[in-house]
Amino acid sequence: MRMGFGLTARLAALTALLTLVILGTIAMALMSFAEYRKELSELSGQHTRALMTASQLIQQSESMVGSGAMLLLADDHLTRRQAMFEINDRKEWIGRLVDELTDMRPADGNFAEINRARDQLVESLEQLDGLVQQRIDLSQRLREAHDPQGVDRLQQIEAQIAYLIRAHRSLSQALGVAVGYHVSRIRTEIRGSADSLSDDIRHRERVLKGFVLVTLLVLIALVLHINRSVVQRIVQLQKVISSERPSPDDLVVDGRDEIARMTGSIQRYVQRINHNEERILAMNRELDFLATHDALTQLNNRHYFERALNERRSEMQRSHYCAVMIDIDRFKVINDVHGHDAGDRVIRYVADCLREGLPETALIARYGGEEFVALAFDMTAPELESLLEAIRQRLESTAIDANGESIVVTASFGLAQKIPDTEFQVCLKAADEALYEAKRQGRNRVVTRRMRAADLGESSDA
Ligand SMILES: Nc1nc2c(ncn2[C@@H]2O[C@H](COP(=O)(O)OP(=O)(O)OP(=O)(O)O)[C@@H](O)[C@H]2O)c(=O)[nH]1
Repeated sequence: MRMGFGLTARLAALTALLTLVILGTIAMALMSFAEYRKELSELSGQHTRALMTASQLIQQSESMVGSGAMLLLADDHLTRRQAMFEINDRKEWIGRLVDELTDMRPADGNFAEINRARDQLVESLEQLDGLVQQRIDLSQRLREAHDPQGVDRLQQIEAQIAYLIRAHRSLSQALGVAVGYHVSRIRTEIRGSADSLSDDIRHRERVLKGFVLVTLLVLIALVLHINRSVVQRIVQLQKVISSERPSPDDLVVDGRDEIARMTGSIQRYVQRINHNEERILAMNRELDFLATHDALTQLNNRHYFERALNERRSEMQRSHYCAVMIDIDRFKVINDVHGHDAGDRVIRYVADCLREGLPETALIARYGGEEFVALAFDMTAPELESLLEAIRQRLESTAIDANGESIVVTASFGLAQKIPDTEFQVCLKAADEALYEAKRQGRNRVVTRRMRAADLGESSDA
């Protein structure tokens, strides 16, 4: 059984569901884009900034090493002080950059190592500065006066400088390693973020595909539902109502939706139309009967009789039949003596006798007031004559009851057999002439007019 609520409501619900799924898909896609944008900006912002700061840190530590070399090579105090100035400047820069990195990456608690390595390096450079200072002064003195002890001292200083340079190199390396460690951590984090972003994109991709699949399924369900609950039922309805005579039973009212209600209305409408059509057909039959039959006797009337013969004119020309004209004798007297109603009763009785006495295939009609005509097919005149004689005898021997009065009537019969290849009017005219002859001979008799083709147009009595 179909759902209780209407077709419009069902279609609206399915459309709303479809719209929700589509909107959900779009919303999810937009949310995903927003999240990816955020994550990308984090990647390109925070991590990139950290990476740049770390790169600057590397540059500063390398510059500090360079300034250390400048200090080592200094041969006057001005160059030495410049080198030391730069070293201190780098020291401050490194401190500032480490602070920035600490702010950016509070989770990384290892920046103290860089500062420690920097401080140790600066300390060793300050020691180097002291030795370089001594070397400049001693070299100055030795250039001015020969001093063998001074030469020894200079060699000792050079040896200490060489020692400090080795220590300085390992401290520089330690600083580089400490900075490099953070750089590689930042890179690892960037790669990790990119990987998780990629995983997330893949996951969202799967979810979006799922949404698209659900949308497609809902769409297919919607199309199938419309096809089943609307299109097929309308096509079925159209088939039934376009048939020649639709039957209300062929209109299936299934469910309670709009189409079912429409089908119910059409069903009732078809019932009314069929009922009216039946009434019209019955009325037509009645009208047709009234137009072709005599109301008093229920026999065919003259109009129908003549039309039927004219319509079958060529067929009549080929077929064999006899015509008979019948007239009630002295009917006027019956009317005058017994009244018009009694006359009607007599006419009906004579009609019944003719209907019962002539073959079923005979075409009988009331031709005038008290006059009848009949065509009997495939019969010879003698065969029909004996039937007519029986009818005549029945009439004269039977009293008709009319309003308590008994009436005995007789009738005259004029019979003629059709001459081959002649029109029916010829035969009817001959029968009429035979009737006239029967009346003339004294009534209550059957007179047969025998004719040959050669006698056409002339009368010859039996
Ligand atoms: N009761 C009744 N009388 C009719 C009807 N149609 C015609 N008549 C009467 O039938 C009578 C026919 O009379 P006539 O034509 O003079 O012939 P008849 O009296 O039968 O005399 P014959 O034919 O010479 O024997 C008339 O008085 C008509 O009024 C009818 O439907 N009912």
